[in-house]
Amino acid sequence: MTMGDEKSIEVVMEAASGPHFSGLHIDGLLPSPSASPRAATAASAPAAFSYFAQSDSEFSSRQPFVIGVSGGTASGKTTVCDMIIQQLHDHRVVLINQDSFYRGLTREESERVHEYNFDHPDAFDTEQLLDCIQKLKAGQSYQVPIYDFKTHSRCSDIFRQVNASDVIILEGILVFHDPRVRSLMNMKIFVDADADVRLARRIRRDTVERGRDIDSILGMYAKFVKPAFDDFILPSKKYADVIIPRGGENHVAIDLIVQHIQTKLGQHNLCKIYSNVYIIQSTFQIRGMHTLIRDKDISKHDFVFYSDRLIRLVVEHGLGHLPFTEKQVVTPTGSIYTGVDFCKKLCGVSIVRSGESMENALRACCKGIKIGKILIHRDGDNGKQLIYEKLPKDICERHVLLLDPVLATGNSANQAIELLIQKGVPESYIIFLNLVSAPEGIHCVSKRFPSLKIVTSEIDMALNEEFRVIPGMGEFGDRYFGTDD
Ligand SMILES: Nc1ncnc2c1ncn2[C@@H]1O[C@H](COP(=O)(O)OP(=O)(O)O)[C@@H](O)[C@H]1O
Ligand SMILES: Nc1ccn([C@@H]2O[C@H](COP(=O)(O)O)[C@@H](O)[C@H]2O)c(=O)n1
Ligand SMILES: [Mg+2]
Repeated sequence: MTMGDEKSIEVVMEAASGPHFSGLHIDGLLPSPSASPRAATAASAPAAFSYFAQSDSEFSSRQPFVIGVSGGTASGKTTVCDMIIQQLHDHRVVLINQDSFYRGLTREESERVHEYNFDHPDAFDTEQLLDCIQKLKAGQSYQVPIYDFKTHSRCSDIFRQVNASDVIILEGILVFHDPRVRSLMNMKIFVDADADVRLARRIRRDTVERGRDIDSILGMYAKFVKPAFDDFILPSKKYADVIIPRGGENHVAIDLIVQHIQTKLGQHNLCKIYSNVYIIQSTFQIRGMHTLIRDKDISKHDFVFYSDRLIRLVVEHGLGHLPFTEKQVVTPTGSIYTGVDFCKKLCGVSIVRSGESMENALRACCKGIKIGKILIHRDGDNGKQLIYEKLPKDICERHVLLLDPVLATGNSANQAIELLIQKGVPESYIIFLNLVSAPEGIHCVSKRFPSLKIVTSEIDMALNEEFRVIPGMGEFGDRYFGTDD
């Protein structure tokens, strides 16, 4: 078979696989038969925008973000990883290939290499792979072995020095097989391609890059590669959070993944600097709602609807930072359930006017909560500010949820916080809730009030020369209350 023939076969196969898949698996309209419910499907109707289940609920913003990329041989794992890394060009990202951890062969194994199963989990030194990822996660560098597919051996004296990074991508056919390796991952991606497409690609790649002939490739494929795919790789697909059909061709999926990682990285640095800044866990669901409310052409009704949904999430997250006491109750089965009791001494304070958009969500979560108001008004051009306030008399005894959907420069937030502290509220009793925060605002508030907590749903890029948040979402209060016409 000539290269030209292979290409035409491959093109036909790729084309044939097209209609069966329609992009990143997201919304369950086209469920993948072999995927678990966790790995949902992004079909062509983005209006039904539900999201893939996250595996990074345990993700701490202070640790590297670890992404596992698995899939059958020649599915496009390496290609997808290269594209992700290219698009993340200004971030610290490292790629670790499971291939680097292939065990070296003994003399006997080398002599009978055609009988050796490179697709079985035992072919890898998984202990060493674990050690590598654990060290990188702990911020240490690692000497990764270099594997030569032509000689089936590790280079004995050369290593690849990999330094600690913000994102670690671990790629390989069996990276989802061992639960210990899986547990180190914050996100798992499965690259999907039809078996015949993969075989065609493998023939081409292994003849060109790995020094093989077609007979040996086909023999190895039938004896080891295909059975191992069925026994080990396909069953591990259920652990994936995201399934990418068509691999590197699937630009939509790769863009979404890159955006997701960028969000994580943005959060990462500020959370490293200020331990009291909390960003609610980013999911494609949350990004989808942000995409809607940031769109200048969204209808007012939709803007309010999706803002309310996001606000509710921020409020719930903020409430999770309140102190609690242990409480036991008797259940209808007569058993004791040991739980917690909510903090009762609470108060909401909205920074007028846009903060008032967050009051309903707070009332919905905390029955009968008192809500005070602070208005900060610029008095002419001389930099003076007038502050009006209406706060409960006993505010000094309450934990305060300070409400403002957008944190820009942090100047008015600081004035409001200063006022609360003057009224006797301890700084550590204040939780400041935002939908969108600018890094400048976070620096300004967190530096001055290090014990106060900030809970936000996204941190944006920066402020522009007019001190507006970029990309931002415009005048939130005007858009929410319909006074932007
Ligand atoms: N979407 C694609 N279309 C055509 N060829 C591809 C595509 N993705 C990958 N390839 C080629 O197929 C071969 C296998 O891809 P690779 O990314 O190395 O797969 P894996 O790492 O999963 O084994 C490579 O030669 C690559 O250039
Ligand atoms: N000496 C070796 C070691 C492994 N293989 C094959 O590589 C495949 C995994 O790499 P991918 O990039 O294709 O994921 C695996 O299927 C092994 O059969 C090899 O050919 N020689
Ligand atoms: Mg590869």
